[in-house]
Amino acid sequence: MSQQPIICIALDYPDAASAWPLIDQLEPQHCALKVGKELFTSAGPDFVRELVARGFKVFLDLKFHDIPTTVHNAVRAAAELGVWMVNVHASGGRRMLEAAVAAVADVKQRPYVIAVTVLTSMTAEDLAEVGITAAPATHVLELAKLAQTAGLDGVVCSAQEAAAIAQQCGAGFLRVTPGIRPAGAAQGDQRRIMTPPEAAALGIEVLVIGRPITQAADPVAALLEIKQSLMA
Ligand SMILES: O=C(O)c1cc(=O)[nH]c(=O)n1[C@@H]1O[C@H](COP(=O)(O)O)[C@@H](O)[C@H]1O
Repeated sequence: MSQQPIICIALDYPDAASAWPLIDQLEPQHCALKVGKELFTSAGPDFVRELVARGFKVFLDLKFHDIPTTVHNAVRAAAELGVWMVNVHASGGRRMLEAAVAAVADVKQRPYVIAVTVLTSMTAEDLAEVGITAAPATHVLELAKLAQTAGLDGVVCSAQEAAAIAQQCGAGFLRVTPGIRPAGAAQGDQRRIMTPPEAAALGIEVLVIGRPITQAADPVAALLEIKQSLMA
């Protein structure tokens, strides 16, 4: 991974037709693309294959969370699309995580398999309501440790936990951080957020950014402005 973080644009569009106008203006060397539940459900695997064929690094964000066998087979199907990265929920537990890793062991182009820790939309109060009384940062570290010892390549976390994860898990364990908001951008449903320059200063490997780019009047200009802010 490079010094500058990879910007991964979250293509949270309702369908392929809505996503292509932006994709057609992007170059694979400038950003990665994330296909999540909404777009995958409407556009399907052929859309993902097309992005891969065009040379884009594709993060297939379907956040699998199920029994180990089901997750194993789903991760395998994702890997066969040629994607760069897939994710599962760390809270699915060790056996599920190990099954996810085993699924890509003999795949020709092995994708990174990463685990979602605590969603960036969640606060301490949200966690308490689902029975987790630890602070988000503490729980993120517990789940990162579980993911690392189960053999995963990294975690999805908020940038606020990135430094502690590097300290605990060491260099080489990927930190993929959504909840990135340029100064002044609408927070929306995100709660644990950070600006792009602050996140880059922490050496985070991948910044996932959706609405601040996709809902801008000029998405490409918004992407360039964010990239520019990382150079300063
Ligand atoms: O796994 C993810 O990508 C993810 C994990 C998480 O904790 N928080 C989170 O926001 N995401 C995804 O990252 C993207 C963030 O988009 P914006 O909030 O529009 O920048 C969305 O597509 C989310 O589904």
